[in-house]
Amino acid sequence: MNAVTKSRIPVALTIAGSDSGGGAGIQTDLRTFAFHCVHGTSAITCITAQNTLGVRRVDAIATEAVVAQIQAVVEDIGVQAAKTGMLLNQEIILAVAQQVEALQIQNLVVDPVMVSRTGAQLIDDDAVYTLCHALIPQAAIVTPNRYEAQIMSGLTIDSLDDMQAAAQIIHQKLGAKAVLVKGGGMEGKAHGVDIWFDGEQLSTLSTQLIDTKNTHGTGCTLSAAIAANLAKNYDIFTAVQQAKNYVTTALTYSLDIGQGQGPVGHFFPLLQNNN
Ligand SMILES: Nc1ncnc2c1ncn2[C@@H]1O[C@H](COP(=O)(O)OP(=O)(O)OP(=O)(O)O)[C@@H](O)[C@H]1O
Ligand SMILES: Cc1ncc(CO)c(N)n1
Repeated sequence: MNAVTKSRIPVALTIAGSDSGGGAGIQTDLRTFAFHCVHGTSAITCITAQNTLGVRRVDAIATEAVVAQIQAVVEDIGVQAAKTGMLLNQEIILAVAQQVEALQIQNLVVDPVMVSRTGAQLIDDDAVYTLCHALIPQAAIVTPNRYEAQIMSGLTIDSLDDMQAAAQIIHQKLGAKAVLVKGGGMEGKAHGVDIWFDGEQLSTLSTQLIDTKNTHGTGCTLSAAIAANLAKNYDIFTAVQQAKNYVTTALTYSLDIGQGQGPVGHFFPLLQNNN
C-alpha cells in the first residue's frame, strides 16, 4: 500500500453569489483559488440565472443558511483569507459582517459589488450603507470599480486624478486598511489602470490594456486572486500587484463563448498540455 502524502495547503473562503454562466461569482472565485494552489471554500449568498448577456433572475439564500456555511467552514477547516462578492441585501451584509467579527476572519478582501461595470445599481441604498459601515471597516482591502468608488466617495470619477482623490477619501471615510479603485470602466488613459492607497502610499498599477470584449468576471477574479495571495501570506501590496498581473493574463486568454460578454480565462497554465 502506498503512503498517503499529507499536504498542508492554504485555505481561502469566498462569500458570494452563484453565476450560472460560470463567468463571475463563486464559480470564478473557486477556479481562481485553485489556479493559485489554494483550497477554496464557499458560502453562497444568492443564485443568479445569468449568462454572457446579463442577469435574468436573482434568488437570495436564507440569511441563516449563509451564516451556517461560514461557521461550518471556519470552525472546522479554518481560513487564512476570505473575500466577499455579491452579498445582495442588507440582512445578508449585516450577518456576514457579524460573522467576520465574531469568527475573527483575517485578511478580508471586500469586492463591494453594488454597481455593474455598465453603471446599473445592483443593491439598494440601505444595503450600500451597511456594506460601507459594517463590513468595509473590517477589510484588509476594498476594491471598488469606477461607479462603486463614486458612491463611496461622493465624487464624480472621470480621470486618474479623480480615482486618486476617491481612493484617499474612501480610505479616510470608511476605514478599510487599503483601497484599490479599479479602472476597467474608465475611458482613455485610465482604462485598465488601478489606483492603490493605504494611508501612506498612493500608487498607480498599470499593465498592458487587453483589447477584448470578453471581460466578464474581471473584478471577481482580481479580488479572489488577492485573497489567494493573502492566504499564501504575501504582503498586501505584493498580493495586489500579482493579482493585477494575473487578471491581465486571464484577459489575454478570455473565452469567446455566448453571444455577449464572455468571461476571462483561467486555464492558461494547462493549455500547452491540451493540444
Ligand atoms: N481591457 C482591460 N485590459 C486590462 N485590464 C483590464 C481591462 N478591463 C479591466 N481590467 C482590469 O480588471 C480588473 C477589474 O476591474 P473592473 O473595473 O473591470 O472591475 P469590475 O467592474 O468590478 O469587474 P466586473 O466586470 O467583474 O464586475 C482591474 O484590475 C482592471 O484594471
Ligand atoms: C454572481 C455574480 N457576482 C458578481 C458579479 C459582478 O461581476 C456578477 N455579475 N455575478
